[in-house]
Amino acid sequence: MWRNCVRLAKGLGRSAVLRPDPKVSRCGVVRGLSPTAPCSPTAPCSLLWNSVTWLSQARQSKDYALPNSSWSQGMMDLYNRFLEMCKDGTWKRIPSYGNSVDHIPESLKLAPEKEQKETRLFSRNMDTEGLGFEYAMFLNPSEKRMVCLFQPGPYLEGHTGFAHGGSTATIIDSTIGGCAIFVAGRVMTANLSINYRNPIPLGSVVLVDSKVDQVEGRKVFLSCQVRSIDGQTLHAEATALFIQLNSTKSLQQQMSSQ
Ligand SMILES: CCCCCCCC(=O)SCCNC(=O)CCNC(=O)[C@H](O)C(C)(C)COP(=O)(O)OP(=O)(O)OC[C@H]1O[C@@H](n2cnc3c(N)ncnc32)[C@H](O)[C@@H]1OP(=O)(O)O
Repeated sequence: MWRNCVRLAKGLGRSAVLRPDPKVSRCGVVRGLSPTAPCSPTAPCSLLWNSVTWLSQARQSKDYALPNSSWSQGMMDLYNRFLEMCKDGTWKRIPSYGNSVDHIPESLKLAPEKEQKETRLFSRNMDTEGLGFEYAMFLNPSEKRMVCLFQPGPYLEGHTGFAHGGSTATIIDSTIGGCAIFVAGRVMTANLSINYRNPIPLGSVVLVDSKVDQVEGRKVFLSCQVRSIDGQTLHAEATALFIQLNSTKSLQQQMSSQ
């Protein structure tokens, strides 16, 4: 599995260096796709997500996981490679909103959440693009795998020039969490164990690659690696346990019943 991940990262890295996609403008718009195409940047893979009523309210909100001018060429190239892989349905682009409540389907919301408007998702709490967490996630449902393209900005500094370990933990937790939500619906992190192997330079792009290893009742066990986009540098590896909060249908079940 991890060999495949590395191969993917290496392949993507090679492409990022050697083959900028001529169909893609600097702002990330893939030319030649109609607005209704399943993976256009304005509505990437949204057909599937909309069809399960997931994010029904969130569709009104700004999607932070779309390209912006702060994204480096490496980030853009990687993003576009994943968009390409969305075309046959293998991968799904995951939208990202400023409020965690927007990520919860209406049917799963608790009463207080319906009124909660003033909070901000920790990883989306900066209004200026490029300063903090720049990231976009893609889900591979059949592999129960979520990847996140992450470009840490200058306000995430820990040691000079490098991302703070807490920011790395945040992006791992969010990526792994998204993967756990896919298989188990509403979950919370019960345990997250991270080995930091190599510091992540600010402004670089890394691939956070997570997968579900096992589900035992309400317990979802996952693992994750954070690598440079050429796959050569292992920045961090993690394992996690998420606990399902209720018995509502998982997103996976909702998708398969469509
Ligand atoms: C869209 C944005 C996504 C972003 C994702 C971000 C995710 C987060 O940051 S979540 C925030 C951080 N997490 C928290 O604050 C959680 C705090 N903890 C809790 O609320 C609870 O302990 C909770 C919900 C995890 C589990 O409580 P509860 O539902 O009562 O389960 P509980 O009965 O204690 O345990 C269930 C099983 O899990 C096991 N378990 C629970 N916690 C742990 C743990 N830390 N380690 C190992 N096993 C555990 C129990 O032993 C039990 O096992 P078994 O069934 O075999 O006896």
